[in-house]
Amino acid sequence: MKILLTGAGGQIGYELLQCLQGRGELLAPGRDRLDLERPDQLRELIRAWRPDVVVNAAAYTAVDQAEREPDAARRVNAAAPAAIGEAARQVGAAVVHFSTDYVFDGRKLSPYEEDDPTGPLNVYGQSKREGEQALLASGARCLLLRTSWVYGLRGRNFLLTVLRLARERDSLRIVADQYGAPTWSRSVAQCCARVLAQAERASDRDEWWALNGGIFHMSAQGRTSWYGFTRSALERMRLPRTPAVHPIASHEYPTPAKRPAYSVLSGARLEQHFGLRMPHWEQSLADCLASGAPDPV
Ligand SMILES: NC(=O)C1=CN([C@@H]2O[C@H](COP(=O)(O)OP(=O)(O)OC[C@H]3O[C@@H](n4cnc5c(N)ncnc54)[C@H](OP(=O)(O)O)[C@@H]3O)[C@@H](O)[C@H]2O)C=CC1
Ligand SMILES: Cc1cn([C@H]2C[C@H](O)[C@@H](COP(=O)(O)OP(=O)(O)O[C@H]3O[C@@H](C)C(=O)[C@@H](O)[C@H]3O)O2)c(=O)[nH]c1=O
Repeated sequence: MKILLTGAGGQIGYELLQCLQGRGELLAPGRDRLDLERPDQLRELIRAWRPDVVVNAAAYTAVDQAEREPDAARRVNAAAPAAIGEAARQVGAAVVHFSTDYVFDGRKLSPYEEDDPTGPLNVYGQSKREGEQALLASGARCLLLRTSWVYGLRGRNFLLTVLRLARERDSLRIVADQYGAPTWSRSVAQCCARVLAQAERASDRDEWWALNGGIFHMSAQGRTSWYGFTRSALERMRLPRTPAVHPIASHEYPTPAKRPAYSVLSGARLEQHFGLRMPHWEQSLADCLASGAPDPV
């Protein structure tokens, strides 16, 4: 299988690179060779290299910054997926794309299903929803994998931020009224690779994609708040000096972008279609912290 992977320097992209290496031909150009803000480059590369699958793990993920740079967020998160979809359809490639729990407004009180109405509260979520719609409308065979609260020991994420703050401060104030499922980048990549392996084994790949395309939720089991996630991480880290952690309300931590109060995603469709279940967030957090020393932030 020929795979074109974008965003291989990012959290999920890096883990995908590890999972997909050795699986046929893999091309993972950096931003210097493939800039998602240049749809012409994207189209040219896809038409020239003719991959079987484009895995798009690149995105504009700076949630607060996106409020100040809506055009940049839309170019990367909406226009680029549209160009990928168009070129992929022309060469018969399939597209695997990642999206977010922030497409929802957070007013639901039970896990979001794939077909629930969206209602993004911020520019990032809106741009990601536009990317989903563009891909679905492109006519390319595609899998849209929505995940949530992604962390790992490298890159930019909430876990590394609070570990840094824990070393610098005597106390932390963390919002306790936003609920979701923290998801290890590695478990997303491993689950995605298993889905791709099923596609590869299919005797009729066109039929497989026709039956299995669409939106799937792929985030950890269980739920917690950012406060609960912080407490659990710090308890497991056993730092020489653990700061006090104070639960606060969202309005006590004002941010440019509004975030959903509840964005837990149901994994039922993933299990029904592919027989795959993501690990519980507490198990993944333990595995992640045991997997090595965090990169200095
Ligand atoms: N992080 C999270 O909490 C969540 C993420 N997601 C989704 O998962 C996917 C992966 O996210 P994650 O791994 O966290 O992302 P990261 O922010 O860790 O990585 C994003 C990657 O995209 C690349 N990139 C950004 N802009 C461009 C561009 N113009 N041209 C080429 N490459 C570009 C970055 O390159 P460079 O290194 O050069 O900046 C980086 O490699 C995204 O679709 C995201 O929306 C979904 C839910 C939660
Ligand atoms: C650093 C910090 C953050 N917070 C709050 C702010 C915010 O409400 C919440 C999360 O903060 P962050 O800005 O780190 O996380 P955020 O950028 O909102 O994370 C999101 O990223 C995008 C890419 C996604 O797709 C989402 O699934 C989600 O993971 O924690 C505190 O309460 N105290 C703190 O000290």
